[in-house]
Amino acid sequence: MVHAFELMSTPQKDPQSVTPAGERVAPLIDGVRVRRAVTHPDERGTVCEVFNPEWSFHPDPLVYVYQVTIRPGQVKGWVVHRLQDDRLFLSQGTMKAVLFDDRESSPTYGLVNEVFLDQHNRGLLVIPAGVYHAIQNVGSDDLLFFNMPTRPYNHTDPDKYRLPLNNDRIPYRFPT
Ligand SMILES: Cc1cn([C@H]2C[C@H](O)[C@@H](COP(=O)(O)OP(=O)(O)O[C@H]3O[C@@H](C)C(=O)[C@@H](O)[C@H]3O)O2)c(=O)[nH]c1=O
Repeated sequence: MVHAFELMSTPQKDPQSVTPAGERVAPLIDGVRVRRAVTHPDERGTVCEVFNPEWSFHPDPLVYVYQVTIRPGQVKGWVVHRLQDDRLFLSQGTMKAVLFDDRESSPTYGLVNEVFLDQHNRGLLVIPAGVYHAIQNVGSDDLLFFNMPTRPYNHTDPDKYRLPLNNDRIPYRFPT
């Protein structure tokens, strides 16, 4: 994404981007949620909890898990589901998740979000059905994340619809 200040010749003052507690101030698409994970390091390695129903972070149970890798610089998407919510957990690498709210009944219809997660700031990201998403590896090593969708994958009839990265529906362009 090209930042506004990169296009201007007069200096622009930074607006607030995060609260003192570190929470982003930009509005999220309705139903999109991020839960920051805690990684416990010690001299042997680390431990990081991925998903716990006790967090009540999402009402639906854990029914299916798969892992995804993305090679440096590559983008997977745009994808949208009609039936399932995605619940992504970033494990390794640096992820840029771009989301577009395509639900006409949504209070945030048309809104675009960029959500960044990396192995130093892991998290759980909920992407509701009807929200387009494209995931880019903006790091230098393979990106690894887990998806725990609210429905198992239907191999004979996938709940997955795609648009090309450049299309006339989603007002976002990935830098080339
Ligand atoms: C999702 C999935 C795919 N597959 C198969 C189908 C296909 O032959 C191969 C690759 O699948 P796909 O092309 O759907 O995978 P891909 O396009 O890499 O899908 C990914 O896209 C990004 C944007 C995401 O959000 C991820 O959750 C994931 O769905 O793996 C399974 O066997 N089980 C599964 O659960």
